Amino acid sequence: MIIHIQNVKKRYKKEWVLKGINIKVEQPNIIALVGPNGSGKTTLLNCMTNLLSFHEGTVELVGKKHTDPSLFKEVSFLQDNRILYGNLTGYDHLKFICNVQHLSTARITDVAERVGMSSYLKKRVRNYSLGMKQHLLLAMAIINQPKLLLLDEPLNGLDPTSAITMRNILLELYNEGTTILLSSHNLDEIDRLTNTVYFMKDGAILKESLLDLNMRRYTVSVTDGKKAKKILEEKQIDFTSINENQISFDETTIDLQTFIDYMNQNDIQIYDIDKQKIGAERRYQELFEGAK
Ligand SMILES: Nc1ncnc2c1ncn2[C@@H]1O[C@H](COP(=O)(O)OP(=O)(O)OP(=O)(O)O)[C@@H](O)[C@H]1O
Repeated sequence: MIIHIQNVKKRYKKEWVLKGINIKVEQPNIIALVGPNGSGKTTLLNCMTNLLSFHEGTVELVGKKHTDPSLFKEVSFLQDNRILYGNLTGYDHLKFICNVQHLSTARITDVAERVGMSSYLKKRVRNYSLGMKQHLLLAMAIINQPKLLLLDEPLNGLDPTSAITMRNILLELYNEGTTILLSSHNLDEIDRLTNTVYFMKDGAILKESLLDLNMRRYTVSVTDGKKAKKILEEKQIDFTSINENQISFDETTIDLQTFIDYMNQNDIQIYDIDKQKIGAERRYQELFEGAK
């Protein structure tokens, strides 16, 4: 098992911030951790990587207990840029990792090129922009070609070009067999990266959602909403009543043509059809903002 988290609970003083987290990842995948500020994403990643202790539960990464000292060879964690040293260059940081992990320093040039930081590799980090630091953190996390890559807000501070580079690298790594777990507030990027999303709220996984990236939701306005809803109820089709004459439904519950046929057969006119993609943003709104 690549990630096996069982009933992890953590509190700061008396406040429980992780309330029994369970996550199982058996196949290489890209998984996003999404939730409002303070929902516990960073705490969970820190517990997984043994930077924080927790009170109950177990964590196994790539088949080993999370405290196993040999894990750093197979599992990398991209944290925030406070771990960087301003007086050292990007090259120094990467060399340090190569030394600790007994990797050839020949990898440094390659990884710098891969993340697009060759031109400032030898500059001191205190002169780096936020995005440049993010590139260095990524290079540090992938130089050992990890089996599992954990990233806390990797898209922070990246301009659109850098965000695209980051996304492409993550997709390449995934295609090479790396499993990626990232926390992010960028729902658009998540839609482009993955369809496996764990939504967190108040220290709990609210929902594990497999977003079907092509799935649509229709919102339809009809002349006789009452009658239309009755028909759908009789046929046991799931729908949401938006208002008196508006209904919405996912295309997995009923395809649009069948819906239109039902309405035609019952002399109900349709005067508007709105089609929406059900991506991470839509799911987020439904879960956290009460949108229907
Ligand atoms: N060192 C700490 N001491 C006490 N409480 C903490 C500490 N670190 C985090 N918390 C609390 O734990 C909860 C979860 O915080 P965490 O940083 O894990 O959330 P997050 O989902 O990563 O948030 P964000 O999206 O803002 O990064 C919050 O209520 C926060 O106030």
